[in-house]
Amino acid sequence: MFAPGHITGFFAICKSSNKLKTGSIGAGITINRGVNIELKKGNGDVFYNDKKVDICVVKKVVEYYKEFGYNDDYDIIFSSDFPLGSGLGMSGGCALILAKKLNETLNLNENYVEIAHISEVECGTGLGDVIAQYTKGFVIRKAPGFPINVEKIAVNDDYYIIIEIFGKKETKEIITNEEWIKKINEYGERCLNELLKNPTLENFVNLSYKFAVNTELINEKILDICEDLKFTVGASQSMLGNTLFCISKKETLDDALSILKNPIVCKVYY
Ligand SMILES: Nc1ncnc2c1ncn2[C@@H]1O[C@H](COP(=O)(O)OP(=O)(O)O)[C@@H](O)[C@H]1O
Ligand SMILES: CC(C)(COP(=O)(O)O)[C@@H](O)C(=O)O
Repeated sequence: MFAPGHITGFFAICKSSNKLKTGSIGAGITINRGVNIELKKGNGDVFYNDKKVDICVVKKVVEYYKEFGYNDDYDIIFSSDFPLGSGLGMSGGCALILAKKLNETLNLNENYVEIAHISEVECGTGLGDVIAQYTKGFVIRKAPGFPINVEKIAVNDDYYIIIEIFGKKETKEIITNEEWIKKINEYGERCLNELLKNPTLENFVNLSYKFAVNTELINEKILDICEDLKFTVGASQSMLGNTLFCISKKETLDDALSILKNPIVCKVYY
């Protein structure tokens, strides 16, 4: 079972006393690399790329399924193309496929998307990834949480999404900090209104770049490389990580790859 990575280009944070209505508005793209899951009879240990880990959302999802009779008698094994904390939605992806896998394994029909979303919100590790990863594609989130209110924008298959990860960033530190929330919400709402007027990948990546610069979330190294990649459709920083993403057509792909040291080439995942 697979969950795609999710690149958030820009977002705004929407808090509610109802966790189902807490989330984010904004826009992002899911990609054809992400995270897979396997369950093996065991004692509830969690592994991510062969390392034993402690992931808040995984613990939360397990807690919810224990209420439905799960005995925590499986080891949970994730294998991913991306490290945790790189702003590519791996916490949300782990939550989504674990909840779905437990539904399947325990022959349950629980609303696994809601359970995964609430788990992310409770952990402070995500707000809109789960909904975007469930929807798939180029996804504009027009309202936070549930009921799901998104626009899924059709794009042709000519685009490549190039990723380079420069380090980690703890999502929780940003989305629980009032100063960051103020800047994120001011620019995130503006970008969403602009994208809805012209919902194209070109406009998306350029608005994402403006968001990253205006919120001061972008790091200097990624800023410099974005300038060097101006000959492509565009480049920006994936939120919330220290990860560059570039959207390129085939004719500029080789030149873009020559600028990057450890590029990961992806396609939009539907
Ligand atoms: N080695 C690790 N590196 C980064 N996060 C880790 C690691 N091990 C466990 N975690 C947990 O994984 C989650 C990462 O969430 P987040 O920062 O949103 O990542 P992502 O951007 O990949 O969704 C956090 O709960 C963090 O505590
Ligand atoms: C941007 C973020 C709040 C976090 O994304 P990540 O760092 O990938 O967990 C995401 O959940 C969103 O609402 O768009």
